[in-house]
Amino acid sequence: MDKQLLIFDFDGTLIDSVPDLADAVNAMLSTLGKDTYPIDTIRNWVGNGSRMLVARALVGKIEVLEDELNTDTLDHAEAVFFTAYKDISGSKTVAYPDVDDGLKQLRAAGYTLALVTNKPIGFVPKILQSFGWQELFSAVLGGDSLPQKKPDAAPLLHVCQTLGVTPAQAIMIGDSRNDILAGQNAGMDTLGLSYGYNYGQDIRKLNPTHAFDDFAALVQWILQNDA
Ligand SMILES: O=C(O)COP(=O)(O)O
Ligand SMILES: [Mg+2]
Repeated sequence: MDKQLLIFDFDGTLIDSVPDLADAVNAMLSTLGKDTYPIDTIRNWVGNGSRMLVARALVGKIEVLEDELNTDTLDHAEAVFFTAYKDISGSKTVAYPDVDDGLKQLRAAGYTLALVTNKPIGFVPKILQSFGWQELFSAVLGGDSLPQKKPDAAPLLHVCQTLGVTPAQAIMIGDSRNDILAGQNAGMDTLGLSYGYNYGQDIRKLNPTHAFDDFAALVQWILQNDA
């Protein structure tokens, strides 16, 4: 394959952040006097950034119809969520097994690593720092870093351009349809991980180049197949 750049998704791929996201969503709902939801429900609302997570929580379902929420309501709820998540973020968030070692192995093997998440960029440095990963990634983009977010190809293409790599020399690695579609839209190979957050659906249905059930298997596959 001869790839140079590995672009990783964050939530559901490297870190299990839903326990903190769910606590922050429920703190927001409580502050607004609304019913809270179980973590297993909230998990299926993660993937399209904080504003969509907040909108889904306000309507209590994954489909948010146009005009269902007015902008002021959403702006206020999002601000309440941001305050809660800023405090909570990191409390229960853990790296998935073998991620720390695996990322370091891939760096040692000569790959450039990048991070492209739909999470607002403001939340990212603190979490990276808590795992000692702040030096690992040569480029980091959040969901609000550009006008477009995954599944749009733009953030992936932006990272390629910044790092002087073609899409054919890059692989997009993630847990969600947004990652696989973004990679496919950018003309990249894609690797899926089955353990994260994909709206309760099997990542293999999106036809990634390959899919894995754990991070160690993904790392081994890259090291063995990309000679
Ligand atoms: O914040 C989200 O909606 C998901 O973030 P991710 O792109 O890192 O999975
Ligand atoms: Mg994800």
